[in-house]
Amino acid sequence: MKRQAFPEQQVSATVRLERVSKVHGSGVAGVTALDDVTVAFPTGSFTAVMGPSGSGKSTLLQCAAGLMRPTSGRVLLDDNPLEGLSEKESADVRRERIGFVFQAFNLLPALTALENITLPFRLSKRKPDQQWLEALLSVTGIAEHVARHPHELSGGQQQRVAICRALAPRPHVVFADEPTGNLDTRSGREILSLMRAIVDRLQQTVIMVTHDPGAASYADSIIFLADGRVAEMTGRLAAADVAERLTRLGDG
Ligand SMILES: Nc1ncnc2c1ncn2[C@@H]1O[C@H](COP(=O)(O)OP(=O)(O)OP(=O)(O)O)[C@@H](O)[C@H]1O
Repeated sequence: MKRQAFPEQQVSATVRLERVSKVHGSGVAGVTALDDVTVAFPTGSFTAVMGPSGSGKSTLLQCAAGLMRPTSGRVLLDDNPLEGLSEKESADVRRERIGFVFQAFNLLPALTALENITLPFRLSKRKPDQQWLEALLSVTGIAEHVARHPHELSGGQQQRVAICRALAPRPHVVFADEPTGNLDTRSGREILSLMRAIVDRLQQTVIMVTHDPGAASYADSIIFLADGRVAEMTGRLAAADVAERLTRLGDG
């Protein structure tokens, strides 16, 4: 019988890193990007990952999302270790359990908003849950724009479509890498409010890497990295307090 990578009875959506280290390259040229990091991302919460440039944020996100294998330690999704999965199993986990939102919206220009959102389903010959899709289109304010193409949408609207696409398969966790990096301040704040609503109203788990103290102030908790280590973990903070801590860590 085919081994199931993630048994269905496992419903906890917590991501955990246990003593994760990642060395890029090897020998004297090796760079330790993560150094013995242990963190948990609780179910239904919004966590921001911050830190100076080169502190290991992208490496943490890629390890946590199963896009990169740690050099040592392990990553658990829904209490199941990602290590030991075949490439195909890893790809299945990413498709079914993990949503991604990037700085660049990565929409296909020839498709409408709705076609972009449902493309992953068409490619894997599955059907979206219509009720969930309608809830998403409503929460994100995209319902009235579904027939438009990306060039007929503002940057903020395009990111809303990308968020719908990420959430359509009902992932257990959404990773957002600088989701407001391509937006003006006002559109960026709207996207952050939307991500807050996704956590509060749809009980999604969101993990966001950001440079922006204002963006981090929307999160329930903040993990500050410095030199590949967790320097500090806090609850919700105002933007000014986030900026002050970043300055102390050598950024900003
Ligand atoms: N593929 C790689 N090969 C070698 N070194 C790498 C590689 N990727 C990252 N690094 C190094 O690992 C460290 C952490 O990089 P990472 O990109 O995770 O940091 P970051 O906090 O996301 O930085 P930024 O805010 O600038 O995007 C840095 O010193 C970086 O130069």
